[in-house]
Amino acid sequence: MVRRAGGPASRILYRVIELLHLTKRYGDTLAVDDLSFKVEPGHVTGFLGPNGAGKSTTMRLILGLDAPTSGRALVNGRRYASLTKPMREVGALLDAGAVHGGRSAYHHLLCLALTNDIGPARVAEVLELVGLSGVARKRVGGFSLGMKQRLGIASALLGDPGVLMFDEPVNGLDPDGVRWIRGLMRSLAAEGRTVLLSSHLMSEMALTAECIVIVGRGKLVAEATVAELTARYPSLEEAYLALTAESVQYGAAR
Ligand SMILES: Nc1ncnc2c1ncn2[C@@H]1O[C@H](COP(=O)(O)OP(=O)(O)OP(=O)(O)O)[C@@H](O)[C@H]1O
Repeated sequence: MVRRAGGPASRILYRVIELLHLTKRYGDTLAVDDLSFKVEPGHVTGFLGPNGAGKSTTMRLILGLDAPTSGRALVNGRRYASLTKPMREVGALLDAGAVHGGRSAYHHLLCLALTNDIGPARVAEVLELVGLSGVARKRVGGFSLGMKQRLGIASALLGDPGVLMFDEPVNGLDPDGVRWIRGLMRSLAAEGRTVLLSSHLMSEMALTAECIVIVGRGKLVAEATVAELTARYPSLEEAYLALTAESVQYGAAR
């Protein structure tokens, strides 16, 4: 159980990601094309799509790391830039490699915590939660990819937010770590949080997510529960392959 930092009941009521006609163009590339969907609390929502479909761009737009060309991305009804304590409302792991290699895991998290009005006790707590307490004082530059993923997850959880996004968090994790992520995602959702998870591992997604959003070439391709998709197709993988057949841009020759 992840400890709550405490707060009014309103934190529990507003845990939602909402995209309204979200569009992002980079030159000739329409990375996100009029995308509208809602991610609700209480279950893991899988975010699927072929390479280049616009998943990471969508997550960056939600986090205000990039500006939409048009449309809106809202967290708890507001744009990221207008959240007063963003780390307490939304946490994300987008790029595990984007950390200062010279700092220890503890100091990396402590800097984040102090600039967001979060106490050092929470740093120790999240390090424990992701299994990095034993290497907390070691330089991040010497961490394996899996350890960096765990550190990225610790950063996302630091503010104990109600909304969480993870972009391919199982990359680099060993089988034990993959199972751990599955349990963590499910328990965070079971606590009433909104969890958006992208991954290309369909078998893992089928075990972790309850709802699925599929995008292709920046557009919404499907929004359904895993149960609905597996009732119509032999497996989630078959559903995904059938639904994205027209959207694959970088597929190898068959
Ligand atoms: N900063 C950028 N400048 C120019 N083009 C970009 C930029 N970021 C993303 N793109 C383009 O936008 C499209 C969507 O990329 P994005 O990384 O969002 O896809 P993705 O679904 O996350 O892919 P993957 O599964 O391979 O990680 C791609 O064509 C990509 O080349």
